[in-house]
Amino acid sequence: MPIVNPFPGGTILGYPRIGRRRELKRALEARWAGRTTDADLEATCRALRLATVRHLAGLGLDPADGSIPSSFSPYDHVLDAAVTLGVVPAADYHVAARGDGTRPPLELTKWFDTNYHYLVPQIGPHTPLAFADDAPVRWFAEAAHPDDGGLPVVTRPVVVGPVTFLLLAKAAADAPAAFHPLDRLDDAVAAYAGLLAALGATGAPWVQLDEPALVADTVTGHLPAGALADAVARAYGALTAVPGRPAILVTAPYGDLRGTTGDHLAPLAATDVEAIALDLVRGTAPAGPVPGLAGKTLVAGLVDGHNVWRTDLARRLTQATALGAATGAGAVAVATSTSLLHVPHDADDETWDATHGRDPRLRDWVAFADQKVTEVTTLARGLAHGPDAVADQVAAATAALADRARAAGVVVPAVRARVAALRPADQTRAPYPERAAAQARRLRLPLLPTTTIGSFPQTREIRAARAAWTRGDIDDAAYQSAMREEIARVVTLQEDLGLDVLVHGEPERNDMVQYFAEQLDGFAVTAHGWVQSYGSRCVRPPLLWGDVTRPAPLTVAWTSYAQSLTSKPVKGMLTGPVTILAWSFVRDDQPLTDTAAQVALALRDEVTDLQAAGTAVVQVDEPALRELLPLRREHQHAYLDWAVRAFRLATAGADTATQIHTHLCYSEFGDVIDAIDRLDADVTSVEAARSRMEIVPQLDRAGYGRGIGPGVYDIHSPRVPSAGELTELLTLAATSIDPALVWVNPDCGLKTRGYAETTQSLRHLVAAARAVRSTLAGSGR
Ligand SMILES: Nc1nc2c(c(=O)[nH]1)N[C@@H](CNc1ccc(C(=O)N[C@@H](CCC(=O)N[C@@H](CCC(=O)N[C@@H](CCC(=O)O)C(=O)O)C(=O)O)C(=O)O)cc1)CN2
Ligand code: MET
Ligand SMILES: [Zn+2]
Repeated sequence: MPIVNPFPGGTILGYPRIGRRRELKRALEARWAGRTTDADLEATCRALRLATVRHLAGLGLDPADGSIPSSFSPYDHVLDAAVTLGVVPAADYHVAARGDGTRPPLELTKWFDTNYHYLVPQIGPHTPLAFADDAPVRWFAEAAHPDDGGLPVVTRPVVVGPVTFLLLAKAAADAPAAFHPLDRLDDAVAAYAGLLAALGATGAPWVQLDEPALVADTVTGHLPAGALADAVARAYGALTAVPGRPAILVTAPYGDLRGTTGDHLAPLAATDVEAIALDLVRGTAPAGPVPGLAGKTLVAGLVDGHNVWRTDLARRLTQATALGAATGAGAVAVATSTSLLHVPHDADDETWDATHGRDPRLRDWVAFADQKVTEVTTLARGLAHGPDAVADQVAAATAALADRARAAGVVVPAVRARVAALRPADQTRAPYPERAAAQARRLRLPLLPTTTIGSFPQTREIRAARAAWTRGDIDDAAYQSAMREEIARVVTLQEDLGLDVLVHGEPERNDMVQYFAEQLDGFAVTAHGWVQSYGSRCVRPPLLWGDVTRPAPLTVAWTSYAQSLTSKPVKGMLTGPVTILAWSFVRDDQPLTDTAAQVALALRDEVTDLQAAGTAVVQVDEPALRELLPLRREHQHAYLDWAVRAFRLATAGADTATQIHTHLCYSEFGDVIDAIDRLDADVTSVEAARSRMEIVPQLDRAGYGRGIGPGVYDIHSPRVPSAGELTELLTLAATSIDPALVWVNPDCGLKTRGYAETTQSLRHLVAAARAVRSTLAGSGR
């Protein structure tokens, strides 16, 4: 029963919020620093919201029918939902995000398999849960009835859906063990019902409820069979019954609603929601008619919201045209697969020229957020009026893709040959006991050796020097000497503090991935391609477009310089292959495992060069190991296999007496414990302070018998931990496993911290290590 397509001009699931020039970052940081008021911050946010929806209208999305999402957030959209639902009082918004003197911030964790981080709401049996704040209603009204004389825009408010909200929340600390936030579904649904009624009363024709949890076994895997389908049926059964509500679009970005652990499309399609958005980039369309879809609009996520490569319009138009008949959907609308939150604003913000590390050919191969909106409107026109209506645009996309496929650098035969010649021995080091003995003889470290994760505070002076160098205001020599001075300062500080394994502090790195991408062939970097990582923090993910080679050593000069200043060992510091892939926009024309092997080989050469220069300890960071874990269980094994292989390829060139460290953070390690073991690193540092060393016995049970550095304090907050508290945590670690395996370090790098708190915290860390050492010595261990 065909119905009318509600979004005939196409739609997108969300748009970047940080601002084209990071206006939101600057406004937030100015507010936190006390330089501005709440009213100033709100004025910037409001201006950003209006400018964004009007900009989207300018790009061709319909300003009158709810095609333009209202997807703004001042800090995080999960926190926003928590405020809307009364879980966090509106007045505590910034405390929940950042903490204050007494209250810690909410926990920050990965949003599905992306480099975006959300704040984790805590919900117990008695946590307030009722419609409490009408920001989505106000934002709708402000755009629909602007008081500035500008273009009115009828937006589609976007809110995290009830099932996903509760599944992402964690049980409050004082909740009974059997409690799960999903137990509060009825209360949550009542709160959403209040929101929907208010939106309807303000005239919103549509609301978008995001339910990515429905594609992720990593989030739902613990639920009993049928629980999720039941939750979907209850939630959307109740919400569709709200009188006067807007039409409901439920989205399921980042993957497939159907997997071996269950079909979550069927229960959703059985409800009376008006539209369902499927991610047809990561997931696939149902091959046959889906009961219930006949009266609904299938919002087809055909344009990749999570990567930057130009869409194959010919292929996607053919697919769009066939979707209605194939799935039995009542109407088909064209959309992005996910929010555009994960991609930069506009490819035209960049100058594409080789001297800036941006091969001009790339401009035609990519689509950033604004280009993606145009791809959506083009496909929508083609779907409505036939391929002839968009023949020129389709032909241009096809030509660009063909150009990309045959361009020099995309396939480099020598790289292919090196990967093809790899043998299992290339991933294998000497047995651990042999390595441990050789390293102990070489390094002569005390029991419970102290170290840091690599970066020291990135001060304003460091950033300013780099900005000046990038602008050409200072020359290479001046920049180098500024960084060397910084390294010397950091080495002296660490010697004064009495740390055992030193680092150079990473001042020369703008970012732990971008820095490497700037030096490797096969990558391009951007100057303005900022993407929000969390709150006000942004990254510029590099574009990994071609076969990867290392034209020259990457880090050896800095590490050697630091080592020349001290007799203590200085740890070389590299970013691992999986993390380089996870935090880049990776070519989509070959399997990730092949790309990972190329990056791994470039790093392998760096490890052996560091070693040849006398470096005795090399850390290869893999903080994103857990991030790339596929959301569906059936794909996880294959991923972990190639991820482990890539890490081992990168590190197995190290001699027996060279100590390989790795570092993991932002992780729920449970799912990857076995893979951590298979990395075969000599020492692994992990985030552990917030979970009170939970990981230590977990690793022990898994039979992990190598060095382990459970982070003893959380670096995400400026709070200085006391020596007593660190002693207690360290004692916990050193008594639950063999103390000979335990290292002492913070949770993660210190680059976002200031020097005052860093120095004090590290002083306490060294004191704690010394205290526990002498206790252990006294007890004869
Ligand atoms: N890629 C990546 N993903 C990650 C992490 C990470 O380190 N890297 N860590 C985890 C948490 N995520 C994080 C993401 C970003 C930052 C962060 O600190 N970002 C910085 C930007 C870092 C950077 O690229 N710095 C550049 C550019 C800095 C800059 O903004 N410069 C000014 C000019 C500065 C001046 O004149 O003083 C400008 O361009 O306007 C540099 O140092 O060169 C920020 O938002 O402020 C921290 C953690 C997980 N994901
Ligand atoms: C996000 S993991 C960070 C590891 C890096 N070596 C640092 O210390 O900053
Ligand atoms: Zn880390």
